[in-house]
Amino acid sequence: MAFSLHPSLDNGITKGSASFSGGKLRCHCSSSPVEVALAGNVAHNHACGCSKCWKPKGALFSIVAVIPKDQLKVTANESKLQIVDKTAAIQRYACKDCGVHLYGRIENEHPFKGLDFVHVELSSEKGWQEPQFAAFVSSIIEQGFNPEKIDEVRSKFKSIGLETYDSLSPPLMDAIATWTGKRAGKL
Ligand SMILES: N[C@@H](CCC(=O)N[C@@H](CS)C(=O)NCC(=O)O)C(=O)O
Ligand SMILES: [Zn+2]
Ligand SMILES: [Zn+2]
Repeated sequence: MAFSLHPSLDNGITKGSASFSGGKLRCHCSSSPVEVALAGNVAHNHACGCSKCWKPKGALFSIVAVIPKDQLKVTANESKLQIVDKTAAIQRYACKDCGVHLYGRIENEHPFKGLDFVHVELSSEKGWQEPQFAAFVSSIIEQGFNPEKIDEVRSKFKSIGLETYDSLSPPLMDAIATWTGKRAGKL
């Protein structure tokens, strides 16, 4: 394979543990890393091909999951965090020294408000929920991936057991649409 989806996908997926109860995320700085403690396992873990989610060097996809914001606490070197794009729905907090995103938080009215977005590869603990699907696959083309090779990317995901979508998965899109329909008084 001439491309890397992501180091935690390229050689197949390792299943998480139902009894796993959380752990610490650390940025890539060798000294004074930013540390974030998660008091539980994550949910809706998935690959995201969009241009905004943090990806490790050389990877086409981000691996990103959610956790209730009251289960997330910055435990060291918080002063190194800065918001990547204050205008985005998800305020992504990145380490200003190594560029790694430690968490993303939604402050405006939004169906996923109250959930923080995190990358469990930043943890050395084992047992985090494994990726469930691939989202925003076509978005990698916008970032320079050859559109003629996108079927190879979709096939690779299929071969490791993940469905591919160009937005989020149908259950998550339905949840967003339900929220939007209720807010508009249509439901
Ligand atoms: N094609 C766009 C898609 C961006 C996008 O919509 N990302 C999704 C998945 S993370 C999202 O919910 N973004 C909200 C945000 O970034 O605040 C890109 O690659 O930049
Ligand atoms: Zn750092
Ligand atoms: Zn994304």
